[in-house]
This record gives sequence, C-alpha cells and structure tokens, in this order.
Amino acid sequence: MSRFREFDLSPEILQGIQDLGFEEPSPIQAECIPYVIRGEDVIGQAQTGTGKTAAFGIPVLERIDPSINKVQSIILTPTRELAIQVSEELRKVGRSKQVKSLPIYGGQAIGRQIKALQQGVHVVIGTPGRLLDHLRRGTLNTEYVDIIVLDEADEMLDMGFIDDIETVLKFLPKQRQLLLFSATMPSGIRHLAQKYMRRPKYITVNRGEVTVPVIKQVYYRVLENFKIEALCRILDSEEVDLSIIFCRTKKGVDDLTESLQARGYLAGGLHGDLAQQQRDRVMNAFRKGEIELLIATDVAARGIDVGNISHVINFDIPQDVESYVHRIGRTGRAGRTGVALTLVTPRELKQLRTIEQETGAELRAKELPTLEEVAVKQQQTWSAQISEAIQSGTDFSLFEDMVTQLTQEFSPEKVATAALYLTFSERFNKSKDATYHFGETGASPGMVRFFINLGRNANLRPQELAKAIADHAGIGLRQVGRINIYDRFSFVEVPEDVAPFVYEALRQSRINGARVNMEPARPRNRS
Ligand SMILES: Nc1ncnc2c1ncn2[C@@H]1O[C@H](COP(=O)(O)OP(=O)(O)OP(=O)(O)O)[C@@H](O)[C@H]1O
Ligand SMILES: [Mg+2]
Repeated sequence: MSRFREFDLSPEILQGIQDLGFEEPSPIQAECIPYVIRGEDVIGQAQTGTGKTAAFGIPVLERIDPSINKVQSIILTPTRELAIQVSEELRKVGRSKQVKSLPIYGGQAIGRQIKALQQGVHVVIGTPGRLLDHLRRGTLNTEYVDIIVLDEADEMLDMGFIDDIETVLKFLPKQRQLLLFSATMPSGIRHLAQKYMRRPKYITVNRGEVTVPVIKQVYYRVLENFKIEALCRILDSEEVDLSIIFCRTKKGVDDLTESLQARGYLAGGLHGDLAQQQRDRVMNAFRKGEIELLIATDVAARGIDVGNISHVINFDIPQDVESYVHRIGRTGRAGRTGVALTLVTPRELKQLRTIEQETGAELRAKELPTLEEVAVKQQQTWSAQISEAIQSGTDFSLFEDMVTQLTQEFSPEKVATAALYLTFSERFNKSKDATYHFGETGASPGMVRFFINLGRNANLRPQELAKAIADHAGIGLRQVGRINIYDRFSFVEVPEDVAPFVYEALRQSRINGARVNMEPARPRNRS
C-alpha cells in the first residue's frame, strides 16, 4: 500500500484499493493517478493486463462526491462484457466511499436501467449505443458529468464507433475532463483524439514493446481443413487451464463450439448475435471455470480480465495487428505468464510476418504434437483421473460384482487392462495404413525430396499422387516436381518454400481413403 499512500487519495479509496488486494501501483497507475486527480486530460497507453482500469478508476472514484446523487462520470467501453467488468471493479474500489456504479448496455431491459438511473448513480459505464439511447430519451442527466473515459480508446475512435462517440460528447458539458486508455494507440487515432482534448498529457509505459514479454508466442503451420484436428492435438497435449479460442466469424464460433462440445470439451461460444442472457451465462461459466474453453469472435479481444487464462489460441489468424495484441493480451495478465498460439495456413503466412514486424515480437514456429505425443499425454491424464477416483473414495459399488466375477476367471491385471482398452482405445488414432518417410539425398537444387512409403496405396499413378499431394498441401500441381513410384514407395520433390506444407500434408492426409500417418523426421534441406 505504501506507494498508493503517496497519492492524494482519501482513506475510503485507499481502503477500496486494499480490499482489492493491490499492494503497489502498477507503472501506468503510478504515472496517471496524479494527473487525473489534478483534472488533466490524459492519454494512457500501457500493455494489456497492466492495470489501466484502476489507473483511471481510482482517480475517477476519488473525484466523485457521493453526497451529490447524480451521474458525475461516464465511462465508455466497446463491449457489454467489458462494461460489466469495469463496473464491477469500480464497485469494489468505491464501496467504502459508497460510490454507486451502474453498467448500461444493449440487450438488457431499458426500463430496469431507467429505474436504476432514477434512484441515483455516480458513475455510469456503458456501451455507446445504449448510452446514446438514454441521452436522447433524457433518462440520463449529464449536468454533473465532468469526467469522461474512453476505455479501449483507439477502438472507440475508430470507424465503427466514432459517430456514436461524437454524438455522446455533444450531449455532455463543454467543461469536462477526457481520459483515453488503451494498450494500442495508432498515431492516426492519437492525432484525431487531440480534437476532443485540452492539452492532453500523453503517458506511455510501453518502452517500444506492444505485446507483453511474459507471453510465449508460438505459431503452427496448418492446412485449412486440418485446423480442428490440429487444435484438438494442441488442447490434448498442452497444460491448458482456461483458454480463449478466437475465430474470425460468428458462424465460425458456432461451428467450432459445436465440434469441440461433440468431442467432449467443456466449451462455450460468445459472439454478438447471441442473446444477452446467453452471453452472460457463458461469460459467468467461464469466469467460474465451469467451461474451460471460450470460443469467441473479437468481441472478447479487448479488456476482458479472467485470471486463469493460460492460453489464447488464434484458431483464425487476426485481421490486424491491434486485434492480435489485444487477443493475446487476455493471457499473461498482472505479472502471470501465458501462452499465445496461432494457427496459420499457407496463404496467411504473409499476415503472420506483418504481425511479427509491427509488434516487434518473435513468434516461434512449432511442430504440431504427433499422435504418439498426444497419446502419452492422454495416458498421463487418464492415469491421474484413475488415481484420483481411487484416492477420493469414489463409490464403485455399481461395478464391484462384475469385477469379483471376472477376477475368478482372469487376473486382475488383465481385467483392468481390458477395461481401459474398452474405455479409451476409441480415442487413439489406429489407422496406420501407410507411412511416409523423408530422405534428403540427391534432390535437385532448391528442392526438398520426400521419400514416401505408399503402403496400401502402391497402385497409385504418379499423376494421381502428385494431385493428391498438391490438393492436401494447398499448393499448385505444377509445384510438385519430379515424382517416381517404385513398387511400394515413391520419391517426390517440391520447392523448399512449400516443403513445410507438403510435410504437414503428408502427415495428415488420406490418399485413396487410407489415413496416412507419417511419423516425423523433419524435412531436412538437402546438403
Ligand atoms: N496495482 C495492482 N496490483 C495488483 N494487481 C493489479 C493492480 N492493478 C491492476 N491489477 C490487476 O491486474 C489485472 C489486469 O488489470 P486491467 O484489466 O485493468 O488491465 P488493462 O491494462 O486494462 O488490460 P487490457 O489492455 O487488456 O484492458 C486485473 O485483474 C487487476 O485486478
Ligand atoms: Mg483494460
């Protein structure tokens, strides 16, 4: 608490900070709080998860006079979930001071909001559309409003929101303090912002790095139609606590949620077309850990703060760099570590490079876990589950007679093994009809040569094999170079730059309906 005491804060607010368990101010808080208390306009930029909410929340609450039962501050957020979350944090900090905060957003009965506003609140946290609705109806009195905050300011001043924001500002008193906060602040937006601000103080603690260094950033090259399989292998082999999985579209979210649920994962979908009740249900379940995977559009990309998110997974690569920064920032918050994984298809490699360049971060390429690796991991998980069931004294009475009977005829080991087999073997991939190998000898310059064991596919003609490879790797038929088929094996040459895709395709593909299971040996460059 020591350094919080150095600010000009009332005992009630200090109490609120202590109740939240904050011991020291984060850098953005240390820098912003004094300026905001003094009434200056501030643009605050700091990495995701570094406490920007309290950086504006603490001084805003300090400035509220709870004896005046009127709205004195308005905070705008781009999404409903974020409005609820910010309102919740402000409610905690302001509790001792008896500051009343109210979230206001679309999808919730407006009558209820009007009633709550009539009873008197001090801080309103809302999404622009619904806030405008209240301003136009005259159900939100702005006479006493003197601090306005745009959280995720660059998004709020971007095309999608700017008209609404300008209209909101027109409803508010001319003499007002404006605060802008975000982890990203493109220079265009910063210039635009000047128009609404009085000699703003620009505070940034990024030191040139937009992403959070404790987030491990990794990407996997995958083919479009192999993404779900790739995702499942990742989920089955990583230590995932909670994870947000981002998709490009709402339909993508629905489809992926359904696939994952069908495979037995605890998954829930979140996007803008769902009913508010459903959105609330999913968000609450995720916060409580009742679902482990939140499948979402960019609606969950900004601001959302859930403590145990160990992994952010870009099932679809983000459309722009800001989206990448905010998405992956859902993990690695408040000093914790995190992992950000991105699935990249061949045609998206360029977009990946752009992200790398503009964030200055290094994304490491990683090989997908092999089926063997997944199996080992799964066996560990299952073993742990079995041990736990035994140690926790689970009631097995339903099966005890069966075991007694079986063990008269077979050894207990045999019985247990058979039971495990029947329970789990389905989930192992057993089809190993053909195997691909790599060889690196004798390839033409600039080419990588793959040695392919065709197994049951030995009757393929070279042209058919070339086409199958091109289709599966997502490359042109003409890029498949020399192909030779000898009895049950074949050589194929492809240019170096597409080799990783061919490699991936060979690992994953079915040719002639047979699952081809290639067990690694990386594609090595010829000497
Ligand atoms: N001084 C502090 N000490 C300890 N924890 C803190 C402190 N300030 C904030 N936190 C915690 O850090 C987490 C992240 O804070 P917050 O959501 O405000 O980050 P942010 O900078 O707004 O991130 P984003 O850019 O993603 O919106 C929250 O769980 C918050 O409670
Ligand atoms: Mg935030």
